[in-house]
Amino acid sequence: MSVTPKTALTIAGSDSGGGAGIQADLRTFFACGVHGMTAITAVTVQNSVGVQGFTEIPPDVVSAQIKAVAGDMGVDAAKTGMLATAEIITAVAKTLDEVHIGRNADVPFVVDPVAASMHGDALLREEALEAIRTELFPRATLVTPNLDEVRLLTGVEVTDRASQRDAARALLALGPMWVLVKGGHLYDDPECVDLLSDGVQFIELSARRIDTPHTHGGGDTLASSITAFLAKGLGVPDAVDEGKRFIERCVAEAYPLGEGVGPVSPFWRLA
Ligand SMILES: Nc1ncnc2c1ncn2[C@@H]1O[C@H](COP(=O)(O)OP(=O)(O)OP(=O)(O)O)[C@@H](O)[C@H]1O
Ligand SMILES: Cc1ncc(COP(=O)(O)O)c(N)n1
Repeated sequence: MSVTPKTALTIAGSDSGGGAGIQADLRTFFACGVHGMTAITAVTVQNSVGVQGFTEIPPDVVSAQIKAVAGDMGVDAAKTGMLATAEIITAVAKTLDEVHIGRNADVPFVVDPVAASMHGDALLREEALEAIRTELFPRATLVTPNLDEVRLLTGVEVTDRASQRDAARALLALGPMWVLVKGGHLYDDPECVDLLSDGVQFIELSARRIDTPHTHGGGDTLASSITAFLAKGLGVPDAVDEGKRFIERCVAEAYPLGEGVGPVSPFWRLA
C-alpha cells in the first residue's frame, strides 16, 4: 500500500538556473523524503554569473498559493526564502496566521532571511528588512541568517566565534524561538561552524571547510533540509544537526555548471 509522505511548503523565489530558491528547495525536499509544495513570490532571471532581474508575484497570489495547499493537503513544516517586498512579507505573515503555521500554532516555520544572491545582487527591497524583523521573526521557530544578513538585521558584525554569540543574542531579541548563525562566510576559519541557540543553549555545529567555489544554493539547501527534518517530526536541535550533515555532503558534491558559481548537490542522497 502507498504511504503518504510528510509535507513541506516553501515560500520563495524561482531561480531560472535551478541552483537556489524554489528549485533548490524542491529537490532538497525530494532528497529528504518529504512532499514539497510551493508558494512562489518572485521569478528571477538568473544563471551562474548573477541575477539579471526579477518580477514579483502579487501579494494576494502569494497568499492564495499558501491557502490552497494548506487548506487541502496540510503542511507539516514551512520555510521562507526570497520574499522581495514588504507587501509580500505582510501578506505571508497574515496568511500563515490564518492557516495556523508558525511557532504559536505548532507547525514549525523556518525563516531564511534572504537579502541578496551570493553574487551580491539584491533579492529584497531595502525597506522590507523592517518587515522581516517585526512580522516574520516573531512567528519563526528558527531563523537562519548568513553573516551579511545578520549585519543588515541587527548591526552586529560577526568576525569570529565570540561575535557569533553576540549576533545570536541580538537576533533572539527580535522574537524567534531559535537562531542559527551560519558561519560559511568566516573564510579564514578552516571549519564552517554554525551557532544554534535558543538563548539558553549555545550549540556549535562544526564541519570541515570544503575547498570549492561552487556553493550556489547552499543557504536554501540547508534551510530546506532542516524544514524537511522538522516536517518528519524531529525537534529543532536534531533537525539542524541532520541539516548540517546534509549540507556538508551537498557542498562536497557541488559541481561546476556555467561560467560562474555552480550549485551544491543533494544527488548523493539518492545514490
Ligand atoms: N566551503 C564550505 N564547506 C563546507 N560547508 C560550507 C561551506 N560553505 C558554506 N558551508 C555551510 O553551508 C551552509 C550555508 O552557509 P553560508 O554561511 O554560506 O550561507 P549562505 O550565504 O546563506 O549560503 P549561499 O549564499 O551559499 O546560498 C552553512 O551550514 C555553512 O556552514
Ligand atoms: C530565487 C533565489 N533565492 C535565493 C537565492 C540565494 O542563493 P545564493 O545565496 O546561493 O545565491 C537566489 N540566488 N535566488
